[in-house]
Amino acid sequence: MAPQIAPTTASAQVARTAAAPAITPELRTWIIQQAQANVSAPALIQAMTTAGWHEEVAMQALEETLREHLGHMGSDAIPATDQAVPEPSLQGAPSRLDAGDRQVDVLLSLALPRVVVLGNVLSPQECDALIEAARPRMARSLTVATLTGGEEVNADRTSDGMFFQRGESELIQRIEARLARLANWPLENGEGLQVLHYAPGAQYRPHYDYFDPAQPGTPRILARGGQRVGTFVLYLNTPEQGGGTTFPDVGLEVAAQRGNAVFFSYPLPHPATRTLHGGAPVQAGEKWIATKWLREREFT
Ligand SMILES: O=C(O)CCC(=O)C(=O)O
Ligand SMILES: [Fe+2]
Repeated sequence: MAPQIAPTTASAQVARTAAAPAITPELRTWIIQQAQANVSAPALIQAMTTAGWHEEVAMQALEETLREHLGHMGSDAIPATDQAVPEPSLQGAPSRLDAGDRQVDVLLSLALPRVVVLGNVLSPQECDALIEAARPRMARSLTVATLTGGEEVNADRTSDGMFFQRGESELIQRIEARLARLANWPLENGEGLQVLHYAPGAQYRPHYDYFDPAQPGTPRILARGGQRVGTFVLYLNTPEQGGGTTFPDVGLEVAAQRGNAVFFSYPLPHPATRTLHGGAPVQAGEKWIATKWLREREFT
């Protein structure tokens, strides 16, 4: 695939793989043609990387070009909105964000993967109240089975968990409103808050939160609000040792500190987003988190 962007000379190849290659008019034209022929975003990125483009450059080119030219076509991969992904308001590098009923601290911001670490998202009382509301409803964690679209027990995820219904209590409503405001993303696009508990030794092996487009069960999952495009992991306690959230592609580990949260987003369901992440094994103590996944559209 991608003969239109094949290098014509050795120096063209070198230029393309240099640190900051430009997106050429030829590449833009080719992307538009392929998208009009209904080639999927992951297949396009695959074709571009095969032709010698860096994955992240390919993803950026795809996003920019499609957002400019195809917004009106309602592509599955690129939401037809001004704002393709949830994103905190970090213009001007503020040290704090207004979350409506609370001022939240900005602790770290990374471009690729898009990761923002926030402090003081929840009060200690809110953390405890979430744990106590979840405790009687905990069961071994399921993950979405992309083969069938149902749910399954997953050996990679040795935690216990439960889901709150969206808006099911005043506490849940308050937290959901805060997260929606922090991410600038409609509250209705959020899945119900999930609470997970890890005992000593438990972990969640590295994974992506988006649904694999190649799996047969994925269309059924996407019918309820499209792809996942962002995640908040809220830390409800501080494990004594271990239990951070890791991003192995970039060697980042976010420490689990009560009341803090890590936010990350992924405009495409593709590894080029570098959003591979996991819950590191808890080495001492236990770990409680709440996860909020954000969909492209209203989650029903
Ligand atoms: O336990 C963590 O830190 C990560 C949890 C996670 O990846 C998830 O809930 O999807
Ligand atoms: Fe995850």
